[in-house]
Amino acid sequence: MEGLVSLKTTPPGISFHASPPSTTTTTSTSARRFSLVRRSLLASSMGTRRRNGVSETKDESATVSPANGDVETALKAKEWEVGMFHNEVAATQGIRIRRRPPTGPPQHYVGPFEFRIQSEGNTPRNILEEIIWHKDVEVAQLKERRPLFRLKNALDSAPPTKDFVGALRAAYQQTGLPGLIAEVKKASPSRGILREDFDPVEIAQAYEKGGAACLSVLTDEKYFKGSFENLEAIRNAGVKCPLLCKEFIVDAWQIYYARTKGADAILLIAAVLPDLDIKYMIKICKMLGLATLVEVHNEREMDRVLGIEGVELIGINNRSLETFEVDISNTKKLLEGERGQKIREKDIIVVGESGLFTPDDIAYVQEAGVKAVLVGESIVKQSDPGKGIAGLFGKDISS
Ligand SMILES: O=C(O)c1ccccc1NCC(=O)[C@H](O)[C@H](O)COP(=O)(O)O
Repeated sequence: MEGLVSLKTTPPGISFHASPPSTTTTTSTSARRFSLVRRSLLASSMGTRRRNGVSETKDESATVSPANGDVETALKAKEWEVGMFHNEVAATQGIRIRRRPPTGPPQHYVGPFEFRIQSEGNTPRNILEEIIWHKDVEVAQLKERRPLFRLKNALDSAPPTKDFVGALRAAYQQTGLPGLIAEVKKASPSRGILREDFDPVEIAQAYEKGGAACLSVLTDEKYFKGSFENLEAIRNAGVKCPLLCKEFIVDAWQIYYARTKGADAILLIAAVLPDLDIKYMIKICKMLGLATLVEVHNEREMDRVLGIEGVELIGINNRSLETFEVDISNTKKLLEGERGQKIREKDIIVVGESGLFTPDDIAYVQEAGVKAVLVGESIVKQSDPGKGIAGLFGKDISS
């Protein structure tokens, strides 16, 4: 339902932005077009071009040149096209999260007036969608300031990546318990502030001492009060655990950026990213030596992800991002029957995520088939987060 929410005078100098023209293209045509545009855009971002049907890889610095206005304009036009078709393609895969508001942001400027008109097309349906819309704008601004070719030096001098998947496998083999990915998280939309005296490096070191196999570091500032500085500080403090950059990835640029800040793994959320994005992002990660944790919430997402080649780690999130309700039986449900069988055949490690507080919770998800767990709240809130790990597992897992 539409309604005029507010009307106020805009400061001088604000211009009127016309909405992009609506499209009458059919879904299958747009899906095809999306795929072509996407492929060429990702090829550009990876420094690959095709000549006579053969892929060639060239120096990234030569791919996007600031001096070449035509290339930049063409890239922007492609990005705009991709954005236009993204929601349609995603919907065909059951993805309800829209990449950006289909009818544009709620503000409309007419002369000196700013209208705020709320409608289904410009109001996020849930917190995840709100985060994604915000992230889309944030990343566009970051990219504008530091385009890919400018990340090249930082990429070249980044320390070698650590083996995230290997660390989880080793922990499982050594302890007979799920390998722990301990989360460095100050706050979350569902729980608010989790810890006031938040020192990311101290927490990371305590986790490592307490037996964590890997760490997950929230980098989103607005909703989780995290940062890339935290990730970098933990990496530079000599923490040996491999690091997951816990970010809402919507653009390949973020993967390169995460790598420059010391990430060893990134998160890809199937509720947000269509299959083709996941597929190409996994390829980019492999090229950069990063692991990918592909997160699912339901059977449909699990089936999509099981159809994607190269997936090594699947996270089952027990938290509904629409209602925030946590139900650890979600992990069991998604690992039953043929799905569990397929996972075992492919030797994929499943990570149980969210809502794990007690040794019984750990035993329950392990029984369901997980070989790793991602835990934040229950350990970060303890005065000694390292000792919190012993409480979570019911025993000291640090040796
Ligand atoms: O936790 C939230 O409120 C949330 C909201 C929107 C998107 C993601 C969200 N959480 C991220 C996570 O999945 C958790 O940080 C992670 O699984 C650890 O969960 P927990 O052990 O329950 O802190």
